[in-house]
Amino acid sequence: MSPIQLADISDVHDKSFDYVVIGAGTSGLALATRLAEDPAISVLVLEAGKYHGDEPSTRLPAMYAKNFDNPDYDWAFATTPQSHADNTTYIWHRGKGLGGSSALNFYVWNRPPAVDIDAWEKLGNPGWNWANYLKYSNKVINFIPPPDTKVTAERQTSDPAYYGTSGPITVGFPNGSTGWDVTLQDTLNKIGIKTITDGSGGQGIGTFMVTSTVDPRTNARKYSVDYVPSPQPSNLTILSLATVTRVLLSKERPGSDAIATEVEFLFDDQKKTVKASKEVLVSAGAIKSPQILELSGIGDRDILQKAGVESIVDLPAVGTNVQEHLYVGISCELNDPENFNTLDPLHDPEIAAENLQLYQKGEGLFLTGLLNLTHTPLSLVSTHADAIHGAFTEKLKAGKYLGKPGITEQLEVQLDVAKNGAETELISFPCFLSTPNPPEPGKKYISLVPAINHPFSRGTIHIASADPLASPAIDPHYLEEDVDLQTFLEQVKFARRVGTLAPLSAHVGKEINPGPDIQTDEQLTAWLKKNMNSVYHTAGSCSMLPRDKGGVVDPQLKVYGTANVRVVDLSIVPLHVAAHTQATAYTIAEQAADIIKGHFKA
Ligand SMILES: Cc1cc2nc3c(=O)[nH]c(=O)nc-3n(C[C@H](O)[C@H](O)[C@H](O)COP(=O)(O)OP(=O)(O)OC[C@H]3O[C@@H](n4cnc5c(N)ncnc54)[C@H](O)[C@@H]3O)c2cc1C
Repeated sequence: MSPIQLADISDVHDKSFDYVVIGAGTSGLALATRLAEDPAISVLVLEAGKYHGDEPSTRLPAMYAKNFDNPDYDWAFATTPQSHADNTTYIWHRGKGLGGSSALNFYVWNRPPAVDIDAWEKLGNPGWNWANYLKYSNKVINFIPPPDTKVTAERQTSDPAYYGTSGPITVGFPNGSTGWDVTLQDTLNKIGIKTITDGSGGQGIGTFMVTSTVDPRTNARKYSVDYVPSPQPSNLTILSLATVTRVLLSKERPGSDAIATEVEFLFDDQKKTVKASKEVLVSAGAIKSPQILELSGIGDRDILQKAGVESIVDLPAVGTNVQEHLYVGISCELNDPENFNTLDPLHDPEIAAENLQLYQKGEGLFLTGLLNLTHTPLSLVSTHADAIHGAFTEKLKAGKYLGKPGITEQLEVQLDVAKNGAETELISFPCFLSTPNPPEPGKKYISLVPAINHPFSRGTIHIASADPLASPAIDPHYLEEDVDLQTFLEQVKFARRVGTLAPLSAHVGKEINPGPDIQTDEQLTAWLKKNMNSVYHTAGSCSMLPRDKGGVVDPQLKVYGTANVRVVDLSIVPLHVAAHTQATAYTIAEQAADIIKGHFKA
């Protein structure tokens, strides 16, 4: 892949482009590239971070968390102290630089169940359904099927109907695996959880081997920079190190839609501007997109006033309806480490150096990937599912949510999706992934990681000041709804139980986290609150919903009250999905590109 040609500030400042895209992340670069396929239009992308190209820390597989907290790669946001989780503050890692979070993520590529996407349409968004999702997500990918030996021995099965083969993002199964995933599936089969051929075909319930965005031919990560063709089209201009501060809006008369005319950004600490002759497309991710809208005067008037920002479009839903997946790691020593490949030995610099040599030959531990996911309704993992859902249903019926526009309807749809769909996830992680007790050097671990897919709590992300360089206040309201805590607890108990069941149990040794001392619900709850974390899948902060039901954007992704501002990234997801989210971020960009080009029919 030849490198992206970055623009010079003199190519951008005071110039005019048809479309100005804010953020060169997962959705942003995909969107910009598709728009620039029409040579008659000019597209500019402004990105706050750098271009990391083919740097090993970005391209290599098994680089989980390698660039965390490095400000060149990671925004490393912090939440506000969470009042329902012992006032714990959680760090939300997010990719910074060309590629955004697609350059920092954990490579998993999977689609949500069809019902999760069809729920978006049900909530008032014509055209946002499974059929279109499948069509557009197939445009994203180039699937490389595994060799037959891997299909039979490692159950790397897939249904070709669900895989595009000409998109820019190569998807395939990892070449290296731990060796326990088939045994894990056998264990789950024994307790009624079926192995399914393909976890990305919309069916979604069962245990399955999952693909990733590591190209199995080169063992290198594919990320959104790979959308940009080579040679780069001359009508696609990309400026890095350009932090957007706001969109400049004007109104022809009071009461008319606001029109975006320019985008203001900081470059080398200097304020610069660029004109947008057609539209401004905000793709800064679910944390920064609502911040940029609010800094531009679009949002809840009271919040803007407190922060010292003039209100231009009173749109109270901006930065609300925030939904985030949560995980917690359970790690155990392996009884027979010699039989398994985990990433733990890579902590030893000598072993890591040896494996880097092996990687150049397409061998070694760096190829070991995350391979197995399990999605189930809560009822498949807990006998308390009916009671847990019943309590929440009563709360809904009691009208607790009356007064919050659209929320009761949304939660009812969600309850249905959760009860019958993939409410729970169990991730089989290829090394130690848990806290607070640390791993021991020289040992190998299995981590079973439960995650909640459909949290009922709703958070907020709002500006706290007019300073564009300050982080917004991120308050996910973790565990505010008791249903989330109860669901999570049941999942943790289930994951611990799986480790004690044959045939997996033969390999699972001492539990390190939460550890044998933590047994009662009270102890587990306390451990959970301190040690759970974000899966970095934030959605909903600029939800696509009818305006009177808490919407920020309409089904064309146009921000209400504006003539030419759209949001195109994961923030538009109105109801969270049971999947890792990069596939969805890319797919939203593909559908948006067709909408903007006028090629889309609902
Ligand atoms: C650590 C981690 C692990 C993950 N693991 C997985 C996984 O294994 N599988 C999976 O499917 N998903 C995973 N995800 C989630 C997935 O990667 C994201 O949901 C998805 O990439 C989000 O895409 P986006 O376009 O909405 O935002 P992003 O890709 O985050 O893009 C936003 C872009 O906007 C830029 N930006 C922000 N503010 C400004 C500004 N003011 N001016 C200019 N530019 C700005 C950012 O720098 C960034 O480049 C993970 C995410 C993280 C962070």
